[in-house]
Amino acid sequence: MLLSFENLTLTLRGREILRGVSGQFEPGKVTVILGANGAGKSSLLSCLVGLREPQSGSVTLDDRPLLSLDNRERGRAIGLLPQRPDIHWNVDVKTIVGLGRLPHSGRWGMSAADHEAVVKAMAATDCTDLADRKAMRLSGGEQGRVLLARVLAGEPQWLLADEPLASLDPAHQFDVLERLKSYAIAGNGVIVVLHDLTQAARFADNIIVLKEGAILASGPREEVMTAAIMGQAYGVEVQIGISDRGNPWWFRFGVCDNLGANRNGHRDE
Ligand SMILES: Nc1ncnc2c1ncn2[C@@H]1O[C@H](COP(=O)(O)OP(=O)(O)OP(=O)(O)O)[C@@H](O)[C@H]1O
Repeated sequence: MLLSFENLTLTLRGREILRGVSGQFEPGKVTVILGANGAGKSSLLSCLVGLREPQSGSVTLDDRPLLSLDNRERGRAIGLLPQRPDIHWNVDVKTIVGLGRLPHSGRWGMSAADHEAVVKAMAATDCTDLADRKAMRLSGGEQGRVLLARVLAGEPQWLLADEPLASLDPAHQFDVLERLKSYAIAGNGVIVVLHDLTQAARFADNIIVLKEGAILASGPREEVMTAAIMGQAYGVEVQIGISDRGNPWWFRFGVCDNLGANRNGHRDE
């Protein structure tokens, strides 16, 4: 199943937020969306899940307009982990994760398969021990993991995550990225907004770079993560260290020391 967007234009309060952007995502791959604050990354995700209706253009799933799908069908196709997730409901963690099954469960409530998906999602996100805790009393990072479990429990064909690493400690950041990567390898599509370029370099198959509501670059990670493109995206000089295997492994921003003498550093003007 291909997820495509064609000529999307989104205007909010008279401001053009997305300016006729087009692209396509592949299942089985992780696509990372990069760009400076306000570039339009979350707005693009909102259009991709049908939370915002663009003024022009369309989002299609295998040539079917997304907005023609009913809510349950759309919920099974696409799951979103929103930016800055915050839980205000006074319910326990397993109930919140169970909400991810709503697009699947029948009128008689949750089936054995639904319960199994919830248990699996909680284990995958290290939330099993939190199952009976009140979600609103958890730390920010724990809440982030619970909400990721909720999305995973829905087993969507497309999983979209807006800055899923915010407020996670390094070990849980690693776990979440590994989990999302395995979800893609299992044949699903994964689209993630990240600000951490090192993590993006490790983790992305493809990258889309947004700048001021337009696509500055898109393609395989190694073609897009150049110092020239990253510098244009963020408006500062960028230096990139390349590993012995040829992968970018560190990024420095701003006017830096000349790293030309460093065997692993290069400047891509
Ligand atoms: N409801 C709204 N009304 C007006 N402008 C909005 C609205 N929502 C977002 N914007 C503007 O749209 C632009 C893009 O916002 P968006 O949240 O998509 O950016 P982003 O790339 O996700 O940024 P960040 O990295 O800061 O999360 C910003 O300039 C923002 O102020």
